[in-house]
Amino acid sequence: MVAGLLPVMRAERVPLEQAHGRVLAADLPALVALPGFDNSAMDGYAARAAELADLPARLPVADDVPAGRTDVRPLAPGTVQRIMTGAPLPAGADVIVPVELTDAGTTTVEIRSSPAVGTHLRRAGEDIAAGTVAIAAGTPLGAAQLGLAAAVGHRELLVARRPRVLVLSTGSELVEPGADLLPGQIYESNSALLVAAVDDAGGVARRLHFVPDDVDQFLATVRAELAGRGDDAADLLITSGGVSAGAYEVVKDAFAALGTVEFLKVAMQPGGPQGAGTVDGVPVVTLPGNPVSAFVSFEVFVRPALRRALGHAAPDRLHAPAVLAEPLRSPAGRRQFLRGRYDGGRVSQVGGPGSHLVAHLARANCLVVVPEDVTDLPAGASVDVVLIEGALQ
Ligand SMILES: Nc1nc2c(c(=O)[nH]1)N[C@H]1C(S)=C(S)[C@@H](COP(=O)(O)OP(=O)(O)OC[C@H]3O[C@@H](n4cnc5c(N)ncnc54)[C@H](O)[C@@H]3O)O[C@H]1N2
Ligand code: MOO
Repeated sequence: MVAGLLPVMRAERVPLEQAHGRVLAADLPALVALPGFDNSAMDGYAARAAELADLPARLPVADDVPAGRTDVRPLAPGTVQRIMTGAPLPAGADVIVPVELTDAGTTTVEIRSSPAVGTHLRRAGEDIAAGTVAIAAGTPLGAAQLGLAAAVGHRELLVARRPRVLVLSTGSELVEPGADLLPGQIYESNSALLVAAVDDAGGVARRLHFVPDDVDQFLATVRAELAGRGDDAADLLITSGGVSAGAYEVVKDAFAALGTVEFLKVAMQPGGPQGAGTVDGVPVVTLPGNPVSAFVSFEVFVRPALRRALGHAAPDRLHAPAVLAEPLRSPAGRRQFLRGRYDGGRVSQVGGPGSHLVAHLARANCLVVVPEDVTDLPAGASVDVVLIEGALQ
């Protein structure tokens, strides 16, 4: 339901230094081969291996080749050239003798031992050939990918535009963190959680000032924000709270009346009560208010949708089989996403199933998935865990 709400984002060109964390929108060709030319992997002497059969040998040093030299001369028979790591290999040389195996001479050099022919040479194109695809469309751009993009000659990259997401929390009990609390009030935390989760998924979030449980005020706030603002228009609205069965379910009451948002109960825990649809043509997802429910619902429904919209080659989180460190129980009929800590193939549950346990959530690095029909698992049982650490997974 949520997956189909968002269209694929259009592409935009950004400078390399702004591309970190973005998703590549088109295959990126290598403008040059890597390495671009045969070069030395060591500081030492470029030589002809056949001339080093009898060692030690003393040979004239015909030239000095630092990295960056552009006029390297062929290696004259009976000579060596002093050469630095990354410097172009003189034509005719077929081995690099590391300086440690010599007396480091600069006019003549004594070579005491030599590696086999072909050693310490880096061959043109052995990493990637010019004209081939260096990075495939749909790849998230991390440190290694940005390094490669620069290495093959790109200053700018075509990336998917980041989906713009509005985040709106509802609830009359909510107070801005840092302010004083009256009895019965709590600090508003879902918008901080969801803004970061959107950012992590590759979107860009704007937090709207949260609103009390008043249907008219809520609708007015939402409609004013969603009213078309050209390039600034939202691609998605995420609300939290006000969707269950209580007497003051502001989100449900306001949106159900529009007829364009569907509310339902999903057979999962946390994250049972959900809603999705459009409001004034803008995709909307209404997450439950319990912080862990909001987090898990985002993980299960919104994150994959955002990443699909970004053209991500792998929209889903990495998951792995894990051995349960302790037994666990789970209610029948609902898929459980328990919080866990995964390491080295084993997983321990962190806290209980309660969807208010945000401190426990913050110590978890995975969600332990317990299928609908499983109610008891002994220690040592194998479970599937979804790894929730790492923005670029
Ligand atoms: N009679 C029923 N009651 C409830 C049901 C049900 O099916 N029948 N479902 C429960 C489940 S499951 C969930 S999840 C919650 C979802 O409720 P809402 O989406 O309506 O959320 P609220 O009632 O507004 O809040 C729930 C809980 O979370 C706290 N909260 C809400 N927003 C925030 C925020 N921005 N920052 C921090 N904490 C927040 C709120 O204070 C409540 O404690 O309903 C169950 N009830
Ligand atoms: O389904 Mo609710 O989301 O557990 O607490």
